[in-house]
Amino acid sequence: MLKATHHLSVAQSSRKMPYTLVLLRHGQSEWNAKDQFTGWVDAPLSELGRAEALRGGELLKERNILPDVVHTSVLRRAIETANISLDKADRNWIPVHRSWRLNERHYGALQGKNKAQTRDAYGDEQFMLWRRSYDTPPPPIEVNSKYSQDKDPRYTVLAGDIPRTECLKDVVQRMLPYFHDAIVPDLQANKVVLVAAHGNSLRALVKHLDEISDTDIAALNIPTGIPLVYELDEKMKPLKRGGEYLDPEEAAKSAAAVANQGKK
Ligand SMILES: O=C(O)[C@@H](CO)OP(=O)(O)O
Repeated sequence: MLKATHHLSVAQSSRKMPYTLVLLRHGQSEWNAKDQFTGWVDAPLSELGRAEALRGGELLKERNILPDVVHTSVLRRAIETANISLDKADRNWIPVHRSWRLNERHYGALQGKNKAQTRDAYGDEQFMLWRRSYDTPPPPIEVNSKYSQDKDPRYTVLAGDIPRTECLKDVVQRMLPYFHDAIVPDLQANKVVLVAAHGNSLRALVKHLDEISDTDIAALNIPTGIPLVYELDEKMKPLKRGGEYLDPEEAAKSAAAVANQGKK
């Protein structure tokens, strides 16, 4: 009898719609605070970043949007953000999956460089091309550079095939298989899914969900630490284009600040 009831509830729940996907960019990192290109460098959260992550968790709790499973990159700023937010929302016990495919865009030879200085040295046009164009990657990082991840054990799964630079198009290509293979099955199982990741890996995901053109995606910036909630239909299409930020005013301010990085 118990078993039958269980089966019924699973069958019913598998038809539940819409699916809930929560995107959370990590809080401010120490390198964001210093206006440095970060990419795959493992910068920790700043004090402000930890406070943003806490607020993110509070917003989830206030709105009763409680993740059943979390997917993060393998970078500590996303991991810490997920831990802090989920702890605040009393969901620190949920299953966790991590993948390099959710990592920030690899910033090539720009990793470690100051954004304002780079803009001064190369001019506004080149700076924005590297930062926001869809298919122009920055110059590649040198092997064994101080800011490369060649010896980092978390990338042994890549068997030496670590990116040396990436444009947003590259991020879309390496992130989407993870979305389809790991995230979509969780959504289809009616789990509220939290993805804790990065400015550019989340831009790649939002581009896919909202079907934003290669040109228009340049103007989209993701704020730090504010949950962005998408309700998705059975084809994984958003019911509302752009989803919903749980603190829209703060999200607009913070996204504008991201857009202006590198300007004095
Ligand atoms: O430095 C980076 O890795 C990213 C995110 O912080 O920067 P940008 O917003 O300039 O792409």
